[in-house]
Amino acid sequence: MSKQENKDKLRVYEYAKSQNMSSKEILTILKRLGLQVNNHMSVMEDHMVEKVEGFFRSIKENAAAKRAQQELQAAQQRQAKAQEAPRQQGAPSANRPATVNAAPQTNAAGAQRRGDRPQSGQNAQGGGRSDRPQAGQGERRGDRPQGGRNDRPQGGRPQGGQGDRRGDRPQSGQAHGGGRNDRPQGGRGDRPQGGRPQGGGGMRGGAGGGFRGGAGGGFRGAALAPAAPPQPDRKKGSGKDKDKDRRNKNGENSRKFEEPRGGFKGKLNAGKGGKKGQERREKVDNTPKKIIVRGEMTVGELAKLLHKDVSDVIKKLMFLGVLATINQVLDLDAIQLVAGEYGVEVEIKLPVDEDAFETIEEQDDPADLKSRPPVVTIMGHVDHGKTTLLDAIRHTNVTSGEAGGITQHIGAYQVEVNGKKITFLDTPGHEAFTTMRARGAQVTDITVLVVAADDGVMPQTVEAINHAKAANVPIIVAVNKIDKPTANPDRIMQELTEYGLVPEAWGGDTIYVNISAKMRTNLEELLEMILLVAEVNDYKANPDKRARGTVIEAELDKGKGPVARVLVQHGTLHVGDAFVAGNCFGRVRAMVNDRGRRLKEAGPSTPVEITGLTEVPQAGDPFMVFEDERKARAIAERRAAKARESERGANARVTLDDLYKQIKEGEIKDLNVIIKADVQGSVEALKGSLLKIDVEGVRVKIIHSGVGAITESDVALASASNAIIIGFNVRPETQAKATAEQEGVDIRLHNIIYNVTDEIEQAMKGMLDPVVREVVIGHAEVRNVFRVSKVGTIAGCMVTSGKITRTAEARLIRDGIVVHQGKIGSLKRFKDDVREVAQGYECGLMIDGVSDIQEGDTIEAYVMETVER
Ligand SMILES: Nc1nc2c(ncn2[C@@H]2O[C@H](COP(=O)(O)OP(=O)(O)OP(=O)(O)O)[C@@H](O)[C@H]2O)c(=O)[nH]1
Repeated sequence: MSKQENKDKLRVYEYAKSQNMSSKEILTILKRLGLQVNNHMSVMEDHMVEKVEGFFRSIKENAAAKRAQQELQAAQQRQAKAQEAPRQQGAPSANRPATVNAAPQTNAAGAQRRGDRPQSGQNAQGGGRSDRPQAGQGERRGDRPQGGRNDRPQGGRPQGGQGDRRGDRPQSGQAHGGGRNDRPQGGRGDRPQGGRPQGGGGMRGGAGGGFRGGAGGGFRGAALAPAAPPQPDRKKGSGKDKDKDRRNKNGENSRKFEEPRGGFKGKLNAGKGGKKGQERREKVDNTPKKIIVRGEMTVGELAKLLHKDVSDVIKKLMFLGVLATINQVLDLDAIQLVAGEYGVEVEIKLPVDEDAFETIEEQDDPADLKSRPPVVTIMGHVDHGKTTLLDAIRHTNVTSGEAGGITQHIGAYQVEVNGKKITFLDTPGHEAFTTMRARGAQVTDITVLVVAADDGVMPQTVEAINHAKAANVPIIVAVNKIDKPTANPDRIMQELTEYGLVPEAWGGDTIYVNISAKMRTNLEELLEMILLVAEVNDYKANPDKRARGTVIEAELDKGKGPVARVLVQHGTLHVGDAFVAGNCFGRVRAMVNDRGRRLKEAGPSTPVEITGLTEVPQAGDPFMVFEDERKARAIAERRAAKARESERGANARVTLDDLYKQIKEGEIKDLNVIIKADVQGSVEALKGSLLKIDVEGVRVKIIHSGVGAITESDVALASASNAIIIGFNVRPETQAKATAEQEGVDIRLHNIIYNVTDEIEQAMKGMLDPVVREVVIGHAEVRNVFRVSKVGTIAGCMVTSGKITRTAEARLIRDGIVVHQGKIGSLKRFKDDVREVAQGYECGLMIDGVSDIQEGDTIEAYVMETVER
């Protein structure tokens, strides 16, 4: 791979930068376009760029088309308005304005009349509500159907009702007859009133004319029509005195009556004003230049933020192919797209969950980023010379100023070549690398794959390649031991070509360096190649912020207490900084580098050993500095509690037992598998049969395969890649088994190929037999031991956690080691047999077949449970 070629490759982050966008945005778009890439470092092939640009183009075209359409619509509307305006001006009284103006007048007239005459007041009273609109509308109704809406209730009902009521009362003796007569008439008269203007007139006619007796009813009808001369009726009214009494009431009522009228008017005006305001708003473009988004929001909320009508936003969404309602929640992508349509910039400020600080993505201003040394891991097969190479590099390239310092093992070290630093993680092997990746920490920038020229590609070589590929880390091949007469570097190249590591000389892009770690041959060249890859990838970090990094190693030192070796990845770490490392916290008391020199501060890519922790964190734990120790403590405590909880909870790793559930829930599309078998033939046969399994919705993906026992490294890879391990005629190494249990990695051991494929297929279809799993229910501490002849050994215990039940199985643990196992034979409290004893209570128990019980032993009770799928 030449420098030029490397430079020619366009990475996602570079492309994002060129588009003034974030890598995340480009990754999202790529995903949408069905172009799967791993991360911001992935190479963007030409076709990808084309597709993304096509996407941008189509959005822009869409937007332009929409804008054009909207402009056209707006122009048409303006034209229509302009044409309508003179027409409206020409006939205002006939239309709306007349209505609005007439209302108060008529009402006033009505009120006055009511003031004059009780009946009308009564009517007003009864129909206060109705009067309001009724007022001018009596006439207007004739003009516009709109009036009818207001009139309808008031017109007929109160009137008729009053007629009746009045008829019942002495006051309306004359109304009595009229009441009866009125009713139908009023009803008849009123109702049409609603629809027709003449209704009011008809009423009036009714009142003033044929239905004198129905004065009340008729009068009310008159009240609706100010022009009606109601005097004759009034004079006639027999309940005049009572009417007088009512006058006061009417006075009050009329006031009451007027209020709503005013309110109504006010509302009308407000409506008018509102409309005017709207028109004004349309003219003034108050679209914000930029909005701050703190997460998903509804269409309504977004419209408000953008100062746009909801309908407008919905329209935009429709153009973008999203059918949304006002309450629909929009994700960040959709928000950005809509805002983009309005030319509004979006700043996303997601609320930060400081507890999960490793997930915080800090966006640095490109101007603040400075080059940092690359972090290199050396991997390769056993005895191919990793340690020798690490030592050779370390000793030949001691940073000048630090020469003579006592080298310290701090999990990593730095060397300086041509004035540039390189950081090496000095834990050879794959564990460090993959363990960290399994814990979500990506610390390595470059992998140096050591292959002994006299040995060739071996299982761990392949494993290393797979690890590096899975982590998407560039590989430099160091063909070692070329000093040996049997060395055959060309053969190595050839073999590695099969694994996609094609040398530059053969048209590929993998750098090969022939070295001799022992003779220190070509080490400079190797280091220069590392620097070249680093230069091409331009590793950068912002040193001017609080430090973040990863714990490479940690231990409890007898003299210093808990120590952690940390690789600072961002920012600068200072002595005195309060920090959280995994679920532990502390304050940097002292800091030393790999040369044993005390440091006051450490910038990006610097490995340091720190003291000042309260507990020992784990390798791969994330590390971050916080404002003060109190905050660091609180965060560490919450993280520890959460970790305990999730440990208790379901295991997130894929297992065949819950595979079907995970497939159904859409969590899994690929079943990652690692195959280990006794001979290469079996590996190939298994691969072939597994890849043939055809179950809808899920594929088998073999991420690694090899010959030999299942190693810790296999488990680490499985854990990092959420894979299951299939062992064919092989067994896991002891440590691998333990790690698998701890990490929840599913290992399936078989010796018949058909069984393997059958099991996986069944698991994919959700048809595996129920699984029985052990569940620890409690612990008890042995406080006394009684040996009773013919009965056996009775342990006098205190239940320290959970409970002990009569039917449980028990393990006897001494100094952390299980010494015996058996069913609980008897369980007593005092002299009574009991079914269970809870935490905090004493009990006496026996374990079947176990007599070797000692004070201080722990009894762990467990039951076997069928696991639900
Ligand atoms: N001739 C020769 N021998 C080498 C070279 N590099 C390493 N060796 C020898 O190869 C053997 C293994 O080297 P190590 O560096 O221990 O190999 P490793 O890969 O670290 O091995 P593990 O730590 O066991 O995984 C040692 O005896 C080294 O001296 C080399 O360049 N030339």
